Amino acid sequence: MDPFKLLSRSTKLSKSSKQLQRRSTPSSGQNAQSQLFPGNSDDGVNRSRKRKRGEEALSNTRVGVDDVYPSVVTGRTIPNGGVFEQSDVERGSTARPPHGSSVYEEESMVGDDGPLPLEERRKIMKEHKLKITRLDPPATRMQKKGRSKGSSAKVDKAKALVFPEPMQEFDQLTSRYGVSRRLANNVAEQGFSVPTEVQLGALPLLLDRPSTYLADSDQPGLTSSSGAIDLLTVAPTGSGKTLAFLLPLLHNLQQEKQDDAAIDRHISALILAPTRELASQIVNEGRKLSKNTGITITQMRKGMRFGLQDHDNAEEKESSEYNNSSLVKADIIVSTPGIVHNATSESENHLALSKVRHLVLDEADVLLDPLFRDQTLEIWNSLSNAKLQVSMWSATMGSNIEALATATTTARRRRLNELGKTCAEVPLLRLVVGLKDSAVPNVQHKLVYAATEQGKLMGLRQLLHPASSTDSGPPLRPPFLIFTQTIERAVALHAELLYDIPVEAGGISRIAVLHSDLSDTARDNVMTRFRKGEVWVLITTDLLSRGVDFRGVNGVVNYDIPTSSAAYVHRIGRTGRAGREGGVAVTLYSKEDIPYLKHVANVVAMAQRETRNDAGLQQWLLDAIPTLSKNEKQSLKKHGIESRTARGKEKDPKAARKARISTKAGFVRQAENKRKGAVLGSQRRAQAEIHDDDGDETEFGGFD
Ligand SMILES: Nc1ncnc2c1ncn2[C@@H]1O[C@H](COP(=O)(O)OP(=O)(O)OP(=O)(O)O)[C@@H](O)[C@H]1O
Repeated sequence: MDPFKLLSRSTKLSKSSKQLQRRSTPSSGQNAQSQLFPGNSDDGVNRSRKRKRGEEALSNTRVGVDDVYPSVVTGRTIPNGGVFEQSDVERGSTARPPHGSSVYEEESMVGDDGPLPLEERRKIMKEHKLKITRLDPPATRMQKKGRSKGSSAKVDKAKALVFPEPMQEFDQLTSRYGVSRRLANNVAEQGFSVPTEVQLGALPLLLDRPSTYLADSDQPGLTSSSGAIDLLTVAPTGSGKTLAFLLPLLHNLQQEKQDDAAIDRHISALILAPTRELASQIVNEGRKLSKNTGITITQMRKGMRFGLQDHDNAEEKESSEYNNSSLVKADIIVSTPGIVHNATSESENHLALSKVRHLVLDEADVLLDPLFRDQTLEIWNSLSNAKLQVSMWSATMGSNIEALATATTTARRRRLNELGKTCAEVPLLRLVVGLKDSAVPNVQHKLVYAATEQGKLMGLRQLLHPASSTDSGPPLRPPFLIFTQTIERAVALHAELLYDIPVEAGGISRIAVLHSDLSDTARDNVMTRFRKGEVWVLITTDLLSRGVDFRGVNGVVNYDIPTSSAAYVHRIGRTGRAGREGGVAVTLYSKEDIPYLKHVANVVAMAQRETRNDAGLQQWLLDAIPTLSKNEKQSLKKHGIESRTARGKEKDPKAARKARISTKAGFVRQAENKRKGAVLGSQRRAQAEIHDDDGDETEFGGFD
């Protein structure tokens, strides 16, 4: 739909085209393929009969989000709430294996035919667009040396490639990697039939002994003496990274607990995420996966302190402080860097993390970006366990972040060795899925020119009416997310759109705003309502652009353009998750946005090249958009488009007025201001009169 065609005319859709659209949105319930780059079906890869059966079961269970979502225009109510909660797969009874049984249990009896030959592994990894490279010092040194010698660079880079045996089926969890039945059952209960690409590549790396796959990388120097690796993973949004780091973590903790019962009393793993919403989501996923495994996972919230778990002192154990609910005690702690940093800076909590063996940085690029960098690095460096294993995950990762991660692991190890701790050498591997820093291939991108701020608002209003037109691609159907640059603009946009949804369809209850100025309870409340399907349009800032998984979101609107290509990739990654087709990403831009549009246009162009679909962006437009200098890019990333910020308001009030979100014409606003001024003036005069009267009274000396 092109909203600007609609400003002048509106077309009614035929019944059949409406039905077609219904079927092709992410919330329509069809999850055809959770893999973004599935291998060729006649590629010789063993796709078992059981897996097909699992796929069927999964597709049968999908709740048709699109079926239950009425059109905003027709205003029918939702018969079944909660259509895109995280646990939506679980609602369908046929997806779950019968209680007490496991699909993997049955399959784990199938014998393991031994490792695949190297050529076969290479082929599978290529088909799934997986690339694993060693980044630890010897490889880096060799690459540098190679680069200076010209042709030998190729040889060294090839040697740095690693080819573990991809985990093509979840039944290998028990048969090959010795994952407990309970843990494997918990994965089965999620209704996942096939591992996604990132799981295919990362699970063997984290579950297998490194010696098995590092052996054929022909790499002299390091072998993993500690039996562990550090991992940096770059994989598309919605590709299942959470399971890829949680599953090995839970498996390793179970093993460690078996080996050393004392571990029970310590915090063993720390997962950092940039927002509390993401942290809470990871805990939810973690709880589902760790059910009945004996591993506990919890979120550390504001004001909480670490519960000192190794209490040998009985008195201390019984003290009221120990029983205080603000103390956090679990095997795995999930939180934001700010909260953990605050807690560790208290002297008594200093040692609480000394036994942590696993550190996971989810959205690692943002955690190592200037906003969180100091806190994240301080926490990382304060973890004094010599056997610490680190993994970093994101859909985007700049080379500077990779360099920082490498330098931090090396420096930390050196420092601990100097302190007399024997710190094992751990190889650092990088797994890249698909094209680095690119958008998911199954989302349709649209760049829509709206000329002015008011034009953007009108365009958005048209998007809220999905039956208007489908001239240029699929329409945007609720539920969807709208991103703005600042909190102030999110609030203003919410106020503008509040009455745009008809009362019969739920009216103002269907639209909500979420930002970091709201209280924790209000934030949780909005998230729950959106997940339940009570809210259809959620206006937010970049707070929700990372990691948050709403399965049935049909689209994303960038009301304000994102300030970097990474921000664009993450924002639009809230739709088209787990391989779902039909997600739409609309970016509205005005004349003021044109100088800052290039990074968005580049990502769109790359996605179009990949999918061979040039519907969203023409080459002439790409060529016409100016390119920003490095400094301009950095400033844009840091401050956003200035006229939309408080800083810009002070600097250039006229430009800020132009950028204001409001449909009111200038003269209407002027008349309103005059009226307000008149009211204020008359109130002031009335006050002054009262004051004068009071003055008379004080001067009144009484009757003689
Ligand atoms: N093997 C699988 N098969 C089908 N769905 C899966 C599988 N693994 C994970 N999922 C689902 O895919 C969705 C996205 O997963 P997840 O949130 O882990 O993505 P992500 O890669 O972390 O995304 P982001 O980069 O946005 O954080 C979730 O709803 C999850 O339940």
